Amino acid sequence: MSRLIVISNRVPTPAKDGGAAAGGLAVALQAALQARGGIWMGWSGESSGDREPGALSLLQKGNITYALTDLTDTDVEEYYRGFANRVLWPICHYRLDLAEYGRKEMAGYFRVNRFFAHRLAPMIEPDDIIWVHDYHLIPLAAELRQMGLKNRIGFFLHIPWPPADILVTMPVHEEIMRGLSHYDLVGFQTDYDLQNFAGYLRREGIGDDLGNGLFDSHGRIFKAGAYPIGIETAGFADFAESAANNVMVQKTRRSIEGRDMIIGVDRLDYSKGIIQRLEAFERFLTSNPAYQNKVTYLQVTPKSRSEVPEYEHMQKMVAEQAGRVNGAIGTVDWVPIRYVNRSISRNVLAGLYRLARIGLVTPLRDGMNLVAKEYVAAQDPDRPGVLVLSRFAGAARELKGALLVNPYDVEGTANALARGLAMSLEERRDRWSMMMEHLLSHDVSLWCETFLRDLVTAPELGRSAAPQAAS
Ligand SMILES: O=P(O)(O)OC[C@H]1O[C@H](O[C@H]2O[C@H](CO)[C@@H](O)[C@H](O)[C@H]2O)[C@H](O)[C@@H](O)[C@@H]1O
Ligand SMILES: O=c1ccn([C@@H]2O[C@H](COP(=O)(O)OP(=O)(O)O)[C@@H](O)[C@H]2O)c(=O)[nH]1
Repeated sequence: MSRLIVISNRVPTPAKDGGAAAGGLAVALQAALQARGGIWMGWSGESSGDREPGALSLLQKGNITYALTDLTDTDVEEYYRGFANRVLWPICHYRLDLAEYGRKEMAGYFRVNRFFAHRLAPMIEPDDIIWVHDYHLIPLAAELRQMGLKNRIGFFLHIPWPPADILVTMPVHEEIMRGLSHYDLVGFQTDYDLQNFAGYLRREGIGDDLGNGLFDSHGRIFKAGAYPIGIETAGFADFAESAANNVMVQKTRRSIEGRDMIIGVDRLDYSKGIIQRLEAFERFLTSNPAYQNKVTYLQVTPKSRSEVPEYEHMQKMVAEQAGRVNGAIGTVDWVPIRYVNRSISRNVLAGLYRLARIGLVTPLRDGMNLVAKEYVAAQDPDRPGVLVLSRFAGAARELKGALLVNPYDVEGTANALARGLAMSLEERRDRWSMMMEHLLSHDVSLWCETFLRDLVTAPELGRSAAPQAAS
């Protein structure tokens, strides 16, 4: 079997994120790497200041070599904070208003991708299978091809892909699309993302849809498809069952004093719709006063990308909003919103999901949203809670048993909360069983195997007969 080479911006090394703390994606990719042997390469998360980064730091664990590189301050600023998180992230989340275009950042993004390619290429053997992850690294395959690599290279995008009208507002949209055509397989989270991708090729007249997922663009034939990422469903369900006995979870249970708990868990990110969600919760309480002092809403929100101005701003807005609602509606013996602005271990999180009567997941736009899937997997089959889910999360394409909401419609979300809390046990069980069955049969291992199978067995890919587009 060929070796597998995984490249992603962040690398969950066993030293940092091992054991129970590791998320499903890390576990699945580590299992795939372990089975084939291989390398997981990416950024160390560290800066080398203004000096060129030293040699790759290598860590061997069983069959897997973790290869990490530092980046210079300028690289981190331009590639990660600048282009990846202030251009691609907002554009892919339909936020034209937040995109900040700067030539320096765009150049930095392509430069760091070239740098990654130069560090990776010497480690690659001719029959290695290469799997690149996420928006930070779109141009990587083009750089590797430039260096003569002919390996199968796949790309999976964890975030949404926007419609052509949005994408073309990005000055380097053509370069980005050309970058994608250098892969052999391009994977998206949902069929909608795939449609947007195909729509752009059609609209801009730079590619042909050959059918069966094959596309001919920029002189290359490649495959594109929807590969919705899953979680480790069975493992997470077991984990949640035992986590119910965790001391922190028990303490939380006692502290809510028999009230129903609603839970929201999101990185502090404008795409997650936290402000609108807090408004919806407030509207729910004011429209349904009988629920006042009867529910507690726990919002767990670890800080994220704090050096990016839009995120720093969010931090202030969410804290103010939670404080305002608590001040307006809370009483001396009841705080409606518990706002935790730091990360919680997966162990405690699993128990809290199980404790919560409602999982409130209302991003304005999200690639998948694993929290939605984890909430479902964590439920007690006898007394499952209700998932209230944004129709704009990738997970909404699969979790048909959820109460789907439009997060921009504050009143609609408030009504869904009321409906969820009043829902009969029978309906809760029916909805939950439908979702759990799906999650069990579409877990992260299947996602990983399916993507790799398609990457390895895709029909004749590579250079097409069509003339090469000018670059
Ligand atoms: O690395 P950071 O800048 O600190 O950000 C954390 C991760 O955020 C994004 O997650 C996405 O991937 C999830 C798994 O497929 C998906 O469920 C979610 O909807 C996405 O937002 C980002 O894609 C990762 O690269 C970041 O590491
Ligand atoms: O305090 C926290 C908050 C979140 N998570 C995990 O972070 C992931 C978030 O993934 P999701 O797809 O929902 O959103 P992303 O942050 O990747 O955009 C999930 O696995 C959560 O269990 C965690 O371990 N601790």
